[in-house]
Formats: sequence, structure tokens, C-alpha cells
Amino acid sequence: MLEISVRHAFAGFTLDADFKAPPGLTVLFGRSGSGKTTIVNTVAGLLTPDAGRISAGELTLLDTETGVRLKPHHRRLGYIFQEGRLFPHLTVRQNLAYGAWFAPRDAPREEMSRVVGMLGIGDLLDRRPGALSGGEKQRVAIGRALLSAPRLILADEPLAALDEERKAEILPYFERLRDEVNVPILYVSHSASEVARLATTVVALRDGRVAAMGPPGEVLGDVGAMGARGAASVLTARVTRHHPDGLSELAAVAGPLWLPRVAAREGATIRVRIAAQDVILSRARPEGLSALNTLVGTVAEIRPGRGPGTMVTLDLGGDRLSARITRRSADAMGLVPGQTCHAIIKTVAVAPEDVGRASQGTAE
Ligand SMILES: Nc1ncnc2c1ncn2[C@@H]1O[C@H](COP(=O)(O)OP(=O)(O)OP(=O)(O)O)[C@@H](O)[C@H]1O
Repeated sequence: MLEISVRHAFAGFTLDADFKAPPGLTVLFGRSGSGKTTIVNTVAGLLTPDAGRISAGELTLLDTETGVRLKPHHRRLGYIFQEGRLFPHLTVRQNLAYGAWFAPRDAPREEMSRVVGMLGIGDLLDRRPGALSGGEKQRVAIGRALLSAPRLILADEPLAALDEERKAEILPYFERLRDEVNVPILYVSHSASEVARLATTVVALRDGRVAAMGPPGEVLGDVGAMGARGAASVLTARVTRHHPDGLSELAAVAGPLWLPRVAAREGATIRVRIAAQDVILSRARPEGLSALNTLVGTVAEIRPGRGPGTMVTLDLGGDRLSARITRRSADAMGLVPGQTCHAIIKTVAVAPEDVGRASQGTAE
């Protein structure tokens, strides 16, 4: 468990954040200037906050009250930055070995061959970074961080410099890191899709404070933390079949779900992020619609916004799905909690980056 409690004032900005990150991948999520990097810098030991305490498991990294302030290189952290920051004059193999070189002898170590296999970089070992794509560089950077036997991995916007295609290439490796390696990860991002796909826990920051914290399904659905436009739901579903017309059929708790072909094998459990503004509601079972997905549930909550919109959350047999509709529609439909209601989701509204593998423990 990573426990962070820090207070720090810059001219015009105050950070005042407390949170506990359970094992897995914790995303620090927020707009530019919300304080994400400042928190990461305090964990890394690059910034000593005015006051605070940071501990990773049994070890106290910082405690301003008792004067504990572990030096950055004694913290045993693995870093993954926006740009890979590999050594250009070393081969991939040497870059990886550099990570392992600094690992303390008595620290639990990952096998080089296992890491190379997990990241699919076996064919790249003799190349230098100049001969790698952006995505390949990032895979090597993940490997180097992992081989340094870190107590904690810090990933600061590791996908921000990549185009959509490269992002899609790297995301599955972070999923594997989350599920197959027993090292907690603190991951900075301002992308809701990355949160939905990767996070075990989300800490949403706003103006230097924790606006919401919890599993991604809860935090992404929190209008206060996300804003009405950004609110979304995360459904868990199993891939039942890939169809020849380019669609994948999934089984969600509430029924079948059709998506553009997802990159997961049949039988795999995945997470799907569905933006609240892509969901339409109907009290009667709709017929003759072009949308393929109609899920039935009961109205759990109706939260009018300050403007013309209302957030309606349905309970779909345990999963929660939010729809952002107008207050006028909600009134015209006579929606009240407990009522049966149908949710319609356009298949093509779900983009590939919104679909990811479910972490172990949330499967089934
Ligand atoms: N050394 C510094 N001196 C003064 N102000 C600073 C310093 N470092 C950061 N700040 C201010 O603190 C606030 C938070 O910055 P921080 O970099 O933590 O945000 P962020 O959420 O990581 O943003 P981004 O996504 O753009 O990296 C900003 O208003 C920034 O200008």
C-alpha cells in the first residue's frame, strides 16, 4: 500500500492531497495544472513538500515531522517517462542490463528473459534506441524500469507523446504490468480512456486536491469530479464471439453487447468505457432502431445538473450505466428511481481505446 499525505504551496498554487493506493495500478488523473507531477515529484524525492508523509508498504520515504527524507536513489523506484529516455549509445540489451545493474542484490528480481518475453522485445535486443519506433522505445523503458527491482513504478504520462496507433500498441503492456507483476504502479494521465482501461484505483485531482477516489467505474461516473461532459461508465463483459462482419459480441451482466471488433480473444473478460453522452434512454423496449445495443435495467439515480442536462444512472443487474440526457426529456419520460428503463448504446460510439482487458480480480 502506498500512502501519501502531502501539503505544499507554490506562489498561486497549493497542493493538499491525501490518498492510499492499494496494490495494482493507481492513476493520478486530472487536468493540466491539477498537481499530478508535483505529487510524483514528492514521491520520487525530487521535491520536499512543506509538510507530509509518504510510505510504500513498511518503508517510510518521507516524514517531515520526524525528519525522514530518503534520498531519491535509496527509494528504489522505477521510472517510465513520456519520452523513453533510453541511453542512445547503448543497445536495448545494455539498456535493460543497466536497470538490473542498480537493483540491490537482496531485492526480489524479475528474470530478464521473462520481462523480454512479456514485452515482446526479444527481436530488438541488439538494436540501439535510434532504430526503434516510439512504441518500441516505451516497451524497452518499461522493461528497464521493471528490471531495476523497483518497490514502486512511477509512470508520468507514458503515452502522451505517442499517436493513437502507438498508444493502442502500448496499452496492453501496461495491462500486463498491472496483472502479471507484483509491483504497485503510480500512473499519471489526463486521459479518461487510459483510466478506464488501466486503473485499479483512480485518484482524481482538481486544483491540488483529491476531488474523487475509487475504482474507475465510480470515479468516471462522478459528475462532480469529471464534469458532465466527461462522465462515463465502465462495464465488464466477456467476449463471446467475433463475427465476420467486423463486430464482436460480448456478454455483459445486463445482456449482449455488440462492439466494433475488439482486440481480445473469445472468452476474455474486458472493460468497456461508455461515455454518458452516448447513451439514449427509453421506457418502452425500442424497436426498429439502427443501434444494436439495448440493455434493460432500473433507474438508480437522477441527478439534475446546473444547466439543461440531467445524469440518469441505471442499475443493470449490478453494473451501473449513466446517461446524460436533457432535463426536459427526463421530465417528459416521467423518470423516477426504481422504474424499468432501456439504455441504447450505439455500437460505433465505443472506440478501440475505450476497450481493455479486465484486471485479475474484477474478471467474472
Ligand atoms: N517549481 C514550481 N514553482 C512554482 N509553481 C510550480 C512549480 N511547479 C509546479 N508549479 C505549479 O503548480 C501547479 C501544479 O503543477 P503540476 O505540474 O503538478 O500539474 P500537472 O497536473 O502535473 O499538470 P500537467 O498535466 O500539465 O503536467 C501548476 O499551477 C504549476 O504552475
